[in-house]
Formats: sequence, C-alpha cells, structure tokens
Amino acid sequence: MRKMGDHWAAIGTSLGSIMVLYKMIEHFFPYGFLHTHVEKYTQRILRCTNLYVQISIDEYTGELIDQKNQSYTFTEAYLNATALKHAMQLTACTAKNSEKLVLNMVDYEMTITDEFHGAKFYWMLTSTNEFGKPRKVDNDRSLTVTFHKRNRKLVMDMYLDHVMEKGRELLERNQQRKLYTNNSRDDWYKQEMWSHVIHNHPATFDNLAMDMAKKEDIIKDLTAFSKAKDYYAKIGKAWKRGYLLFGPPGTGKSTMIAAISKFLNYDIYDLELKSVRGGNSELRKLLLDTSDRSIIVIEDIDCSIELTNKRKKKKIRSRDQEMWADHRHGEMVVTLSVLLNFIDGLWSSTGGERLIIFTTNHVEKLDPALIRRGRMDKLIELGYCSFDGFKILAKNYLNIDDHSLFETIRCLISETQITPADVAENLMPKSVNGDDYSEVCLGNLICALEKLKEDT
Ligand SMILES: Nc1ncnc2c1ncn2[C@@H]1O[C@H](COP(=O)(O)OP(=O)(O)OP(=O)(O)O)[C@@H](O)[C@H]1O
Repeated sequence: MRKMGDHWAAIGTSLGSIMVLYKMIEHFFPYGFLHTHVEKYTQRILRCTNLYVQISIDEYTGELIDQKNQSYTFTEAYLNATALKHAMQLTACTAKNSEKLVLNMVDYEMTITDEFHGAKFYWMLTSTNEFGKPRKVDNDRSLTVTFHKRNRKLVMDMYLDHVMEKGRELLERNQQRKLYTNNSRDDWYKQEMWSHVIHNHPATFDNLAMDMAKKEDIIKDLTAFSKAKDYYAKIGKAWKRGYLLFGPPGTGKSTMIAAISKFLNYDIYDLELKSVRGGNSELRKLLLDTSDRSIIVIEDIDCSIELTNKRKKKKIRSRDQEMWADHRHGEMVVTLSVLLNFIDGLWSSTGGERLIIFTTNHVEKLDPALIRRGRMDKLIELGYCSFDGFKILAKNYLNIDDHSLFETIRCLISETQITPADVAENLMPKSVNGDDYSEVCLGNLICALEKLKEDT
C-alpha cells in the first residue's frame, strides 16, 4: 500500500501540472472564452480540494494608483532568480538605477515550483482579477503562491520572510544608492518632497583615512546594527541608531557618511532643516517619506538648529509652536531637544532600519544632556590627520609604501594640526608632464607641514 505522504506528493505534483498547463494555455489563448474558463476552473479545482491555501501579493496596493507594493518587487526578484535556472525564454534589461544587465523571465514562464525546508510551493503570475474587482491600473498583476495547508505555519513563520529577504538582497546587488535632498514645500505641487541623484561617491572604509582601531569599532557597530532586527523587536524599540560626527572642517565627516552608505548599501536623505518652513507637519511628512534602510543626515546642526534648548517665554499656543520657535527675522527654528523627541516618537510607531547622523564642527556648543547615550548612540570624533590616516591617503593618491618616508612624515604630522583634507590636497597629483608624482606631491606636503610647524 502507498504511504499517505506519497499521496500528498502525487496530489501536489498533479496540481503543479494543472497550473503549468493552465499557464501554457493562457499564453497561447491569451483572451476570450477559453482563457476565462480555464482560469475559472483551475482556481475552482484548487479551492474544492480544500487542502491547498493560496496567498496573493498584488503589484499595487493602497489608495494611490502608483503605489507599488514592495513585497511584490522583492518576490518578483526572488522568483526570477529561482526560475532562471529552468526558464527557456528570457528578456534582458538594465536594472533600475544601475548599468548592470539583468535577465528576467517572460511572463508566461512565471509558473514556478519552489522548495523550502522540504515543502513545495507553486507560484503563478496572474494578470486578471479573480473576483472581478475594478483594477486600479492597466497591467495590474499578482503573484500567487499555492501550498498545502499543513505548511501554513512554515509559510507564516519563515517562508515569506525568506522570500522577501532574498529578493531584497538580489535587488540591492544590482542597484545604486541615491542621495536625496528635501525640496521646499512651495514646490511640492510640481515635484516630489525629495529630489535625488545617483550617489556615486568613491569613499569606502578602505580609503577613508583615520585611526585603524576607531575605524574597526565603527564597522563593528554598523554591522551589529544592520543585523539587529530581532533585538530591536524583542526590546520593543524602533530599529534606529543615532550618530554624532564632530570635528574641525575637512576631517572627513561627509566622507565618512558616504563610506557608511556604501558599507550598508543605504540611501542618504540629506535633510536641510532651513528649507523646512511648515513646522511639525512638514517635517513629519518628509521623515515618513524616507525609505527603510536609509541614512538621514542633518549637517552642521549648530547652524541649522536652535541649540540653547531654552523654552521661549512667550505663551505657547500649540505643540507646533513649541517645536518651531519663531526666531531670527521670522524664521522657524527647531530646537535639537524637540527634534530628537520628535524623531524618537515617529519611529517608535513606524518603519525601521534607519541611521540618523548629525554633524557639527562645534560639539562644545551642544548641550551635553542632548548628546547623552540613548539620544545619540555613538559619538565619533574626526580629528586632525593621524599617521594611520596619512598612510591611507598616501596609498590612495600615490600608491607608495615607503617606510622611511612615512617615518619622516610621522614626525612632522605629530607636531602639526593638519586635516586629512589638507593632506589629500597636497598629495593629489597636480602635474601630468612626466614628473614623478610622488616626489612632486610629497614635496608639496612636506613644505606645507614644515610651514605649519613654523607657524605654530
Ligand atoms: N578621513 C578622510 N579620508 C579620506 N579623505 C578625506 C578625509 N577627510 C577629508 N578627506 C578629503 O578632504 C575632502 C573634504 O572632506 P570632508 O568634506 O569629508 O570633510 P568634512 O569634515 O565633512 O568638512 P566640513 O566640516 O567642512 O563639511 C574630501 O573630499 C576628501 O578628499
């Protein structure tokens, strides 16, 4: 006698075959009577067996017509990768925001059998609405997975998360990062809240000049944060982390943000607070419009934020006024304390995986209570050029590795207050007339350092 498991396997295979057959018929007879009936009866057979569960992921969700469902995009990427191994017909196109060529399946190939922890999953691409609901857009599609009801828990607990995670990883591999800047609210009617450019900054942690131990500590912290989804869920806190980068001009604060963005593969939202003139509601809209896995940067907080943190004496009529004190020539100025409270409150209830980076050249101006642990999770000082930093810059610009030369410069650097930007400026090859770059540029650097030494 055949075992029970064999029966299920046989039923599973048959249903898989029905779906494959149905999709082939749909391809060859895309419209009309046959198409409608084949689809209707396929769905009916699946439901009548009462053993199989279906979950559909629509391409578009929400009230807005153009609101694409991210889950659909991730699932599509995952299924494409899964099915590419077997598909007979492929299309090629460049990925969004990238120059890489990506292979996709032709729609009718989208009947895919996937396996996970020994269970089978049958995926189909459907482009019509089974329940006859009006479609929001032309070409609206759904990805539907059919699985045996005994695997319901596996699907809810693990399989869907697995599909989303793998899909997202695949998409990110082909995508470039973006740098967003906020538009003034006056322009929102003609453009989006944020404008973006592709962010191709070449900075990485490898070519960032700084003390090695400090660099490793930052990398460790970022890695732990990006893997801490379960930790934040467990302690019931928003998945976010606040960094304060401080140091004199030209010590690499902006360069470090670019390196972090590349390391984590996050987009950057450069929030210019001075252009936010519409109080709480405008700030809330802007922050809510940022995507997960992003870095929100507020540069030079000492210039864009009211630092005194003193309440105004005049009577406060609304919460909006409490935050946006009406200072200096009628400008709305936000206080750092209120901004931090606002950010905390906002992300406790929505979204996740956001790094918030503040920068300042004048940390001494900030109220210590505002930068205590918990408000800012990590304070990173970027200082004058260290010997480690110099070696990295010399390697970046001149590709040299000369011990005795380094030793000479170590002495000079230790006695001067020179920023990595000054060092980079002097190391950068300036001549292309057959000169020896390293001599020319190191000569400049040594002159600059000696001059600095004399001056100080
Ligand atoms: N740590 C560093 N590693 C590599 N290059 C650096 C570093 N610091 C500065 N530079 C070089 O100096 C230039 C200016 O640095 P950057 O804009 O990152 O400094 P900053 O601290 O953000 O300055 P500011 O406070 O004036 O905005 C960079 O384009 C880069 O060429």
